[in-house]
Amino acid sequence: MKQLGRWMAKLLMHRRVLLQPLNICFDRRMKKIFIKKAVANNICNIIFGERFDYDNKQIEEILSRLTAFTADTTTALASRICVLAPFLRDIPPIIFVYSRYKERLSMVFEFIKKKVDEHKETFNEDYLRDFIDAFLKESIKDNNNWFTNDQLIFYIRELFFAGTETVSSTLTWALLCLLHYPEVHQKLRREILNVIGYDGTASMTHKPMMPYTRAFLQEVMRYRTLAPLSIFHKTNEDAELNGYFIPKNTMVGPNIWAVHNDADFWDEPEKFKPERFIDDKGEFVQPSHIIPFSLGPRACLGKQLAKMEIFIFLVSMVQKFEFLPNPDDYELPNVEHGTSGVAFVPHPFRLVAKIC
Ligand code: HEM
Repeated sequence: MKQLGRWMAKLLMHRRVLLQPLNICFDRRMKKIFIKKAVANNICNIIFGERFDYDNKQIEEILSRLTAFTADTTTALASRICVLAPFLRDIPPIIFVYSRYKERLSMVFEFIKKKVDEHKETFNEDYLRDFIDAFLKESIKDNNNWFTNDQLIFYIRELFFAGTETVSSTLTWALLCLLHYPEVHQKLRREILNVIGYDGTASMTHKPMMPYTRAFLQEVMRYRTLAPLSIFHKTNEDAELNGYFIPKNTMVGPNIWAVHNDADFWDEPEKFKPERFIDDKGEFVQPSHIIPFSLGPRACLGKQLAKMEIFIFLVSMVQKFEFLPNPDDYELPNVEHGTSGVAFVPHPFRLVAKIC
């Protein structure tokens, strides 16, 4: 996490950002998506053992394609249809959307394959550098043909995709909420400065001392649920749930959005209220019906990493900056609506990051 702190400091000290409205979200050409690049670097460090400079064109292109994939409603709809009814994959216009999706991702696959080949050439089983090396070591003693090259490439793609868009979009929703609720912004900043001061480096040891920050982040993840319909699964045996019989091999999709907006659990679920997670003593509370990472054995693999990243990035940003609306915009960017693709992500917007 020290490394993460250093990347964050580099990001924050990027002076040019301070002089002009920051394009915090993505645009089609991905000009200045510092947050996404910083988050992607964390996962790249784990998988490839390296990070990429912010002006690296190749990683910029990969992130751009990734964004086009996750934020594109048509692609998301087509891929969900294909999951539910794979035979529709060959029917126009699904076939068109599906082939466009495959074409967009082919360059990402090429990049991953190249990295895997480079690792194979320099592999030393006594010195494991990253996830790829760890996988290669397992593949040597694998008698079941589980640790195959195809499997490795698939894992890397999943980790890279799941680990980048999710965290950066959550942070982007958080910044958007700060623009809409300046009083929340001030309260958050006061707590952060009280606990770590202006020059301290955010770390996970600070988290228990920051009930309001935790409440804020939890409310962001409830209010703007990132994976509203989670990932679809298939039952591998007959099951019964609340009196309903679900036969083996049924496709099931959990509705996380419904849990996060159930009026039986939440007071005014449509409103953004971090205070709902603070009790009478000012302590943070964690109700069981907040499940942004889903539940069960197939719940999000990156939950702990995601929670760490989101906390450290947000605290570091709010510690140093006040986030203000872009003065050239007539109205605040919309926090009610986003793009519902594979994930629910905010529309592109700009803001001003004012150094404090
Ligand atoms: C705010 C951040 C994140 C959210 C809200 C989130 C949410 C989710 C959800 C809802 C699922 C589906 C679980 C299910 O199938 O029941 C999932 C799966 C997964 N997530 Fe995340 N995720 C986040 C960050 C990450 C990160 C940083 C990583 C990578 C390091 C990651 C890796 C994965 C993987 C590999 C799966 C598939 C797990 C499996 O099928 O067994 N996620 N995530």
